[in-house]
Amino acid sequence: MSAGSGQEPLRVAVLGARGRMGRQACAAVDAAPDLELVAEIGRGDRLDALAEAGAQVAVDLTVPAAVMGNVEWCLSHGVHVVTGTTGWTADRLDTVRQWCTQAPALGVLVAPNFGIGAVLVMRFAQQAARFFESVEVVELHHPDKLDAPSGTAVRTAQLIAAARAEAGLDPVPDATVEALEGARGADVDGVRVHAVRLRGLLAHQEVLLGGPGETLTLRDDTYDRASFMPGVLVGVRKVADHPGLTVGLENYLDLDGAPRRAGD
Ligand SMILES: NC(=O)c1ccc[n+]([C@@H]2O[C@H](COP(=O)([O-])OP(=O)(O)OC[C@H]3O[C@@H](n4cnc5c(N)ncnc54)[C@H](O)[C@@H]3O)[C@@H](O)[C@H]2O)c1
Ligand SMILES: O=C(O)C1=N[C@H](C(=O)O)CCC1
Repeated sequence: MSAGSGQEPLRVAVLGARGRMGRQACAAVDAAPDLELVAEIGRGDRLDALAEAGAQVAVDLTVPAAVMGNVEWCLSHGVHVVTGTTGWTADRLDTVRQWCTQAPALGVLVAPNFGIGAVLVMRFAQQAARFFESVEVVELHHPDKLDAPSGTAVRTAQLIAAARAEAGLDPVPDATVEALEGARGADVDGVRVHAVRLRGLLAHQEVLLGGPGETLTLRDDTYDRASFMPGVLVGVRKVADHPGLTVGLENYLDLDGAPRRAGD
């Protein structure tokens, strides 16, 4: 199959191919004329199948317990990685950075969220953070989600905390003494993060900012995993142009570029 520009299609494997995200990612890659889906790897399948199929990029949508092993395998077999799997800590990211030094031509994209709405909420929260004394993050997800807080919420809180620190803000005021442990949520770099799990939801997030006499609420709602697929494809197409570890899809996007119509 040709990419339409005379180039060979990029050969893509999906890890976690039978999961909720993986199934949609396989369909999205399969439907893209410039990409070729060469391997669909599920739990228990041999990763060697990926090399045998000549995959150039692996999309990992598995589980926190599997993602590190998959990234290490890909980097040691010459395969770029795009992953939306959660469970990232500073230590895990440092380990991947270290592996990347052994494979300097390869790129790894860790994308806490592939949805443009969520990426923009993170950006807007970063921009707003220095103007408000108080801030909290509430994430709301389907109850089959394995982890809490969500990777997106952790990243959002970290970005807010960094923006507050850069602006020299005091800690978020909070005189509360918890009567029940957990009532005030988790503390991510000084920002409270609350996780709701509710049947009927898919993936949602609110950033609540408050100052004297006013609040600002930033909210993103994902109703269908289709919303993640354009971001997955951006990652797949651009990862080879970004050697080393990149955290956040925003680094592959021109969020500050000239206005364009949606879909252009
Ligand atoms: N970044 C984003 O935009 C985004 C969006 C949705 C979900 N996620 C994250 O992506 C991950 C997957 O989400 P999901 O809802 O599809 O979960 P899921 O449980 O439906 O799918 C995970 C799949 O991975 C498989 N798996 C486990 N270990 C494996 C291994 N070693 N090799 C290959 N496959 C393996 C499981 O059998 C399962 O089929 C989660 O961490 C989730 O939080 C990220
Ligand atoms: O459904 C999930 O699981 C999601 N996980 C990501 C996260 O933890 O931030 C992105 C949203 C959906």
